[in-house]
Amino acid sequence: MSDLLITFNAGSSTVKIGLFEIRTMEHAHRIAKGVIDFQKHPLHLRITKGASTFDDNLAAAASDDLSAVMADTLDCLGKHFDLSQLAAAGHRIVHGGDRFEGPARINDATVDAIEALTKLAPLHQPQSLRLIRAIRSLKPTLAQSASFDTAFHRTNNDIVRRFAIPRGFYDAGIKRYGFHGLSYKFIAGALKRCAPDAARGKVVAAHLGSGASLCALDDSVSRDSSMGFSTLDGIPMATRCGTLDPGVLLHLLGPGGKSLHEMEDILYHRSGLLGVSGISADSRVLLASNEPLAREAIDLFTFRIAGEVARLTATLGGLDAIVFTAGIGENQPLIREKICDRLGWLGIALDPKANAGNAKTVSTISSRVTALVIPTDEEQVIADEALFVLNGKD
Ligand SMILES: Nc1ncnc2c1ncn2[C@@H]1O[C@H](COP(=O)(O)OP(=O)(O)O)[C@@H](O)[C@H]1O
Ligand SMILES: CC(=O)OP(=O)(O)O
Ligand SMILES: [Mg+2]
Repeated sequence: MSDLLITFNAGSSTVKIGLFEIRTMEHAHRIAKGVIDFQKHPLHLRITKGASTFDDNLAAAASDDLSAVMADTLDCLGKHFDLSQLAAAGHRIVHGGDRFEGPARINDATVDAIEALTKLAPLHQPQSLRLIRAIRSLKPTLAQSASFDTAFHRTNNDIVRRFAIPRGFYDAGIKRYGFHGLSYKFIAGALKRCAPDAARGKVVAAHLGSGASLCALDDSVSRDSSMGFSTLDGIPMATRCGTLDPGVLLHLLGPGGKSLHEMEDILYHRSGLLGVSGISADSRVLLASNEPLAREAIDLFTFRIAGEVARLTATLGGLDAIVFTAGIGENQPLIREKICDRLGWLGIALDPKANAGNAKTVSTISSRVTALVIPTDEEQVIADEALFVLNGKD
C-alpha cells in the first residue's frame, strides 16, 4: 500500500484539503479532496472521493487553536482512508518574503520566519500557522512542508519589484512580491504539456478566484504580476480593492478619519465586487442580477483586468497566449468575453461557442493570441513540493 500525503490550502474563509498517494517519489497522485467551510456553524467538511461526496459537521469550533478541528477532520478522513499511512503534510503559505525561494521543511525556525511575515498577509498567514501548529500537536513526528506563493515570482527583476519611494524602504522589504505562485507554477507546467508552443512564448495567466491576480510568463518564468507588496494590489477581487491611489488612504486615515483597523476591514473585506455592487462578492450572483450596480461591478472588474493584461504585455514585449484559471476564469464565459472584447487590438478573438462551453481553447483559429482555459490545482503543487522536501532536496 502506498504512503499518503495530505495538503492544506488555507484561504480566508475555507481550508481546501488534498489527499494524495505517493506513487513515485516525484509525483503525488490525488485520491480525494476536502473543504472545511469556516463560514458555517457548526464547521462543515465536505470530502470528495471519486464520484462520491461525504458531508460532515465538525463537533469542534474554530478558534485560535485548530487542534480540535484538525482532530475531527482527520477522524472524518480516517473513515475513508488509512491515515496510518500518512507520510507528510504540505501547506500553502501565501507569504515567504525574501526568505523563501522554494519549498521548505517545517521546523521551529521555519515557523518563526512564517510568523514574522504575518503582517504582510493578514488574511492568510495566521490560518496557515494555526494549521501547522495543530498538525504538530496531533502528529509530532509527521514531516511537514511549506510551499510559498511568493517563491515563483523571485525571477521578477529589480525594476518590476521596486516601488518609486526612497530606496531604503526596498532594502527593508517594502517591495513587490507577487502571489498565487503555486497556481502559476501549476499553469506553467500544464502549458508545457498541453500547449508547448505557448509555454515557450509570452503568456499572461489570469488567476480569477475570490482572490485574483495576473502573471506575466516568458518561457514559463514569471516576469511580473499584478499583485505587489500585499494581496490587496492589482485587479479588484471578490472583497479586496486592487490598486488604489495611496492618496485615498492618506485622505481617509487623516485626523478624525478611519482607524487603521477600519481601513484594513474596508480594503480587505468590504471592497471589490462586494463593495462596488453592494450586493454580493460572488460573481455568479452578480451575473444573474439585473441590478445596474451588479453590472457596474462586473464592468469595473473586467475593465481593470484588461488594463492589467495590457501592462503585463508591455513587460513581456508581446503576447502569444492568455490563460484563464480559478473559479471565475474557468467557469464564467461572460467575464472572459468582456475582458477579451477590450483586447481585440492586441489580437485576441474569442470563439463564442468554445467560450460558452468552457473549452480548453476559447480563441478562434485565426486569433493571433491563443486564449486558453486551464483548471488550476494548487494542492497538486503543494503535494509535489512536499515530496521534494521529503526527498531532502529543499
Ligand atoms: N462552477 C462555477 N461556476 C461559476 N462560477 C464559479 C464556479 N465556481 C466558482 N465560481 C466563481 O469563482 C469565484 C471563487 O473562485 P475560487 O477559485 O473558488 O475562489 P477561492 O479559491 O479564491 O476561494 C466566485 O466568484 C464564484 O462565483
Ligand atoms: C494570494 C491570495 O489572494 O490568495 P487567495 O486567492 O487564496 O485568497
Ligand atoms: Mg484561492
